[in-house]
Amino acid sequence: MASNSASQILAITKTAPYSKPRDSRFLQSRKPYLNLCCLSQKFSNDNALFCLPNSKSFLLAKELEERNSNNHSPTLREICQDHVPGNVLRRQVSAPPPSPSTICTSLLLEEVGYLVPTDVQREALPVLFSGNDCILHAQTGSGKTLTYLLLIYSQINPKKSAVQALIVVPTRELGMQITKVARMLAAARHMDPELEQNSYTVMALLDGGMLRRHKSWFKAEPPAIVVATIGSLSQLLEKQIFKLDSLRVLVVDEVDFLFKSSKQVSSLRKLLTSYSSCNNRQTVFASASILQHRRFIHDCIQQKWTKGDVVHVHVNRIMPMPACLYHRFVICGRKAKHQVLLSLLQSDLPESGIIFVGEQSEKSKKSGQASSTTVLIDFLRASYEGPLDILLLEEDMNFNSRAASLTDVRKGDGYLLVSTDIVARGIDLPETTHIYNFDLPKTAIDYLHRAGRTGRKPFSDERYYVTNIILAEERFVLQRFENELMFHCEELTMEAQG
Ligand SMILES: Nc1ncnc2c1ncn2[C@@H]1O[C@H](COP(=O)(O)OP(=O)(O)OP(=O)(O)O)[C@@H](O)[C@H]1O
Repeated sequence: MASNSASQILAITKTAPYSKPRDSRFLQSRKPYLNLCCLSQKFSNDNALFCLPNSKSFLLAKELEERNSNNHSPTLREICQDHVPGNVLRRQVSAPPPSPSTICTSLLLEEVGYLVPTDVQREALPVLFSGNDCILHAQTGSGKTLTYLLLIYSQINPKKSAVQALIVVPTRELGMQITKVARMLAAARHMDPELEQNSYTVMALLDGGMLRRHKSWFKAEPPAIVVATIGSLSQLLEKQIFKLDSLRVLVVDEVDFLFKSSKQVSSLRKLLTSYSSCNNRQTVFASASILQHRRFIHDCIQQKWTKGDVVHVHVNRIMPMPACLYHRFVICGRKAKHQVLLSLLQSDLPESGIIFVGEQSEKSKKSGQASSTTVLIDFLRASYEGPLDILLLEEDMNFNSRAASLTDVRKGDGYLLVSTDIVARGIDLPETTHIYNFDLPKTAIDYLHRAGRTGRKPFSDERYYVTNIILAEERFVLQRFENELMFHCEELTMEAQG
């Protein structure tokens, strides 16, 4: 045990391996430690006791000590618990002190290894905790999910049996991922015996799910948090299976994508204005790409999607893509593309990679042609001799096969995922070291989101690679993306380019 009387930091170590965030079962098994953390919190907010799983806790405690003594920027927990020196914003609006649930959640974050806030968390959390609506506009992989989930856990009342927070997402895959993180955070209630008696349930109301089962769930005990795709959500709202009267927080993730989608935009507008009112809720819009954001903010206020004092938190405004990404391109003939990809895989030796392929046109589908993804998968299965699993994920697969692919990807053995843009938005696979654009994306924004599937370890100083395999006549398209997104793409020359 190590202690330091000045900063009042204690570390108790255990031999169990330290790791990244885990699921709620792991956290439940760590309940005694979490309770202890909570107890220390109850005795005094200034004296924190950290019970961490192994010798890394000494390092963590040491880092905290140094932060305390050197007046470093605040930790994530300090921001959540309003221990930030000079946090003028919150004092100005005299927001209520942090709830027990916020305290537990922030302790849990530290317990699972989230110590330092990312830029967007440092900038946005005080704004959100002070009650403002917010547009979270920050690079891919910058930690926007945790930012809005922390707001949600600070706002919901576990004693209330009603839907209090709603997160709208564009795809089932992203919804499942966010549900998992939300459920992980819900485990924080085990840190406070009072909270523990009341559950924070998180429902995934996603396309391809069993709506009948969801209906019974709503009737029996409405969940506190719902993560939903707009199609399934609208069906249940129209049938009045549940209402949004008690909604405290509404989050629309990948907001620009949803507003751009002709299928989803009218339901989204209805949700923002007819099914709930911006005056009764806190509204958060998140994305790494909000084109014409001034216009968007104007619309938000004008259309009453948000309150008039909505805050635009825009992080890294002059650099839309993470600096850790290294962009390259190879020019080759159409027929040589497969072979070039294979050579790249052999020379790059990615730990894990995603290969983006364009979607098959309706015309090509009707004429019975095999899709580019199928042709590429068959080629890789026949010729790739490396250690990575070759997996496929595309819209045309059924929901079960899509889920199975993502489960396999997350097993952690290393993967080469061949996919269309379905995984380009929001999907968090931090092990991905390489992105290959086998086909160029249609727009610069699509490029930004595809590229952003790598470089997703906020404090890592590793380099990640985005490689474009292009035809000579596509060079000007890539150049346009470079100008628009302000990045430089280096040419790779290879043998066998055909
Ligand atoms: N404070 C933190 N410390 C360490 N890791 C963090 C922190 N906050 C978030 N992360 C991790 O960073 C990764 C990216 O976070 P997240 O998925 O929220 O990114 P995002 O901003 O939503 O990206 P996108 O725009 O692509 O959806 C996740 O693996 C998450 O666990």
